[in-house]
Amino acid sequence: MGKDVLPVILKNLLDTYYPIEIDSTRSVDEKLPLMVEWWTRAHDLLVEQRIKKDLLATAVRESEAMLRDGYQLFFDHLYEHSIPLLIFSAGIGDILEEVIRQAGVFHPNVKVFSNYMDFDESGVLKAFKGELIHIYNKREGALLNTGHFQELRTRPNVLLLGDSLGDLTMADGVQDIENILKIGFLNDKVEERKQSYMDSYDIVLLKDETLEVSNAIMLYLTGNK
Ligand SMILES: Nc1ccn([C@@H]2O[C@H](COP(=O)(O)O)[C@@H](O)[C@H]2O)c(=O)n1
Repeated sequence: MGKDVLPVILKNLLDTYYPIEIDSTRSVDEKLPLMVEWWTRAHDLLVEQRIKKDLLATAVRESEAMLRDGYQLFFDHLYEHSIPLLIFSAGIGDILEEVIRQAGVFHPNVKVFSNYMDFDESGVLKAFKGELIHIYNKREGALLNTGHFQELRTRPNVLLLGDSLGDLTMADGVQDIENILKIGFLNDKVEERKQSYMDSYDIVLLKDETLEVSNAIMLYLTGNK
């Protein structure tokens, strides 16, 4: 397969499975195997392509991947206040880390839980490490990684930002939570899904691609109104 074909096939997979992901008429049980199928097919394709580790930085630089508007204040402020920032992504950790690094905000307080690529000794992708993380098993991922949550034992207050209903359990690995404020970003099929988001999140932002509201809350909570 030529390298130009890969983005086309990945886009086809997105066009096939994303409508299923956001289909509110289907149950999680119905969607789950299809989501696993999507992730598995995409990961297998990337492995087949023998992706080279040293090309990732250039690929990210030349891509349109970006963090939400307002990311600089969000990341910098949390770092300056020594507040841990845990990111659970069902995407690819190596890519996400590179995006954050190139944006200049991969501070030491940032920890990413995601699907990580496994490269052979010559730097060619041979597999993905560990258990697959998809949108419906972030809770399991969080609970398996409770070791990483130890430093959070003295931090009973959590601000959770998510864009799917599967994101609601991301903080389940944090012990002794006293307060949790859940902010949900809803961008697609808004009318259909609004009620379920409003039932589950404390604040629901409709078609808001920015961190403006989250930043305002963060500044308020840290006494920097
Ligand atoms: N092969 C895949 C699998 C999933 N996606 C999309 O990524 C989203 C998960 O990312 P988070 O950082 O929000 O966990 C998921 O909702 C899928 O839409 C993809 O693009 N390709």
